[in-house]
Amino acid sequence: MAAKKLRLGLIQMAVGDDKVENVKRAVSLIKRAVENGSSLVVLPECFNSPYGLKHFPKYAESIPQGDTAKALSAAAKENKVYLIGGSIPENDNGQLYNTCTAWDPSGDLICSHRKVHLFDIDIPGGITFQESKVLKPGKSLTTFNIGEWKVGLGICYDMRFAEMARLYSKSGCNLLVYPGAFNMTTGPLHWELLTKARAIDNELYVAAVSPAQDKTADYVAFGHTMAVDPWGKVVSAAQFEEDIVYADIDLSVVEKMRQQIPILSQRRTDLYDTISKD
Ligand SMILES: O=C(O)CCC(=O)C(=O)O
Repeated sequence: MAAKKLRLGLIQMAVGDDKVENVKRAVSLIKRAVENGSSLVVLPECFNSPYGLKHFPKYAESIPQGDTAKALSAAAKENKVYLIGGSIPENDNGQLYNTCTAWDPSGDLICSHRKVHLFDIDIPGGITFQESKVLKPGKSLTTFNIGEWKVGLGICYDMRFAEMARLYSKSGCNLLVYPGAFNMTTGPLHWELLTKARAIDNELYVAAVSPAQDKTADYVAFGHTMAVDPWGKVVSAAQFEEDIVYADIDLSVVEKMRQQIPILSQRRTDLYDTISKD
């Protein structure tokens, strides 16, 4: 594919209790995504473990020494593909994080992003979740380049924070990727809307990648993996079941929209600004 174009392969994977099986499944789906032409493959949030506080300590691994990271490195290398490894619970000397890794086609780790905004919410009769009981938050924003593409990484709840996405667009990002596992309370209302909002706010592509829905799990992920273009149009999307969403994205769509509706250069920084303290 030309440098201005990428085919995303967004893997809406069915995640179960068996870590080894989860990783094996991820590796075989990565291969399938590449066979179908993907140049950047993305896994969902928490793909080697069920999503839940009680699971994180048990499934956590170190990065890049752990078995899951090694499998991702090998999969990127064997398939010669850029790979965003969704997220896994990371154990760094006893501190746990929710961490996304990015790998290049030689299997080298490009960067890792620790979820910056922990998912602490309380909706009585809906969902209560307190990631901060078990996890520590990351302390930095994370970007990497694929040719002319600059990718900004966030994990799930990070998607709710418009300032973070704005900082990414200010730093030159044209694609934001959020592995995420919204739930059956907030997912139907907010998942698609937030994906579109971040895209339109910043005039870039956004990919949001969920595990498949499993009604028998303690935490039921919403699914609906999708890629949205800078206009807020859904390029392609999944429903609830395991699937791979393919999205052909084109840098000229970003460039053209930014010329036609130049909000990024029309910001009144004399009145307001979004600044990084990274
Ligand atoms: O923001 C939400 O509604 C869901 C967030 C979430 O599930 C997460 O951060 O893992």
